[in-house]
Amino acid sequence: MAVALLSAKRSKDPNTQVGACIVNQENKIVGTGYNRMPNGCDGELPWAHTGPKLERKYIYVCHAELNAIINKSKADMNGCTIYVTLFPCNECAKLIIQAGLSEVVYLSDKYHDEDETIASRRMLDLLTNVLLEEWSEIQINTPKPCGKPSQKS
Ligand SMILES: O=c1ccn([C@H]2C[C@H](O)[C@@H](COP(=O)(O)O)O2)c(=O)[nH]1
Ligand SMILES: [Zn+2]
Repeated sequence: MAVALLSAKRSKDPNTQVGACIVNQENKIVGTGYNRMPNGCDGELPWAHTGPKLERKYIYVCHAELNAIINKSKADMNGCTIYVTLFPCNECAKLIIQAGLSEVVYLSDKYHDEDETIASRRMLDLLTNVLLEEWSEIQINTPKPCGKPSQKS
């Protein structure tokens, strides 16, 4: 998830930066992505989230999950886990399912009650072969203290 958060920092979306990181069963990174405009279109398309439909980002932006899946170095995604900083929308859920990913770990669920999220959850919940989990800080391995034991005076 730390790598997904780092990827999100590259996003130029002024409102919501999303990062995704796909790892294989050995926890090796096989793809990363963040929400960005399509290749070659950067700087030419709007990032606004309000206003007329054609002047809003939504119909242009490539989602973090799409980019992570497209950027992948591995042909077969079966058994892989995607770490994503925002709960995947319905379109990303479809991509995740069709790509054969086995686990989705998400951080923010800020659009929990939006139709896109409800539809996404509905699809992901139907599948017993795709595990959906909320990220928990407990999953981070806290380093063991090292150095000399403190001396009592
Ligand atoms: O599954 C998802 C859902 C959304 N995104 C991206 C698309 C947009 O750039 C932002 C959302 O913008 P808001 O201003 O918060 O509506 O998140 C994504 O990458 N993956
Ligand atoms: Zn999406």
